Amino acid sequence: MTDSARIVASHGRVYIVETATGQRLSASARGKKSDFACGDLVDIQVLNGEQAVIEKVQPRQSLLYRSDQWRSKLIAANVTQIVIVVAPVPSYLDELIGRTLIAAESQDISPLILLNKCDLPEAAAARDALAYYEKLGYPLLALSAKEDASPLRERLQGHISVLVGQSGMGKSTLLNALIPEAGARVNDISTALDSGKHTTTHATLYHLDSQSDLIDSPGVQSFGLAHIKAEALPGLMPDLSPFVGQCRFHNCRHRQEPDCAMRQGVTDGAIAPSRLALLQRLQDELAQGNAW
Ligand SMILES: Nc1nc2c(ncn2[C@@H]2O[C@H](COP(=O)(O)OP(=O)(O)OP(=O)(O)O)[C@@H](O)[C@H]2O)c(=O)[nH]1
Ligand SMILES: [Zn+2]
Repeated sequence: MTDSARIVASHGRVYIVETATGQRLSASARGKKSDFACGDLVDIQVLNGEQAVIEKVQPRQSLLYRSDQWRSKLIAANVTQIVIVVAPVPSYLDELIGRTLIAAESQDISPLILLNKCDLPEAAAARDALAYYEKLGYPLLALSAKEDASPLRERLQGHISVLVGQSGMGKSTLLNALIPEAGARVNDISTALDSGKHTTTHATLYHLDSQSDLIDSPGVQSFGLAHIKAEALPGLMPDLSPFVGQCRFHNCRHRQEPDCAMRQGVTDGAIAPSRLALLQRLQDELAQGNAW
């Protein structure tokens, strides 16, 4: 008999699935296929009280993965919100925000920029720097995970969210504040699946309530952009998109070409120079086939 279940943890080729009744089973894919992600809805065949086989994945609302020149690795499926965690100290990479926002736009996922560590005096300058994104229409939430993470809890309501951020921004602190048992549960799953083997990167889905889930995937800093066509990039950047089609040459690369509307936009102050530079870097990376 085939059942429907959600993947709530992925650990290399082994998964934990949760059925509609809340039963958790360890599951692996039939054959060599293993391109499933945490958050995926899958058809399973239950083998016994502990094990199942994943037959196939159900259509996805969104898919996030890490990619490099050689391969891509699925991270989270059906996510509806990406929370980009940044902090004033250690300083965050603006590049990661830009890339993650494009990945979010390309999958129709709502981004939320979260400025953590607002108890620190350096937060004011970070807040000012992030105002550029707010002007573009991206929501910004400033808080201190150490003092009170509840403003984030409200923003997660009704979503399947994933936390993204560089090391040191406070993702673990946030996760522990939102889901006190998170640390313990991750260890349970790791122990069950690893049985002493070297721990691989895994993603885990936590239920916040019946409508809200949070996926934690340690080590994820940004998501793959290799699936995006270079020509589509400006349309995924709200500050650049109004200038699409305005350059003299329809195939303008916005470098040395005369009458380039994007470069004019930078001169006029409508586009931050760093944003046009990001577009150009991504164009080059995609042309060479090595986008992150
Ligand atoms: N002042 C201040 N420090 C914080 C806050 N949130 C986290 N920190 C500190 O920042 C450091 C990094 O926090 P973590 O939660 O470990 O960060 P992380 O993003 O999970 O980093 P990795 O574990 O390396 O992936 C720790 O020393 C935390 O105590 C905050 O709101 N205010
Ligand atoms: Zn141009």
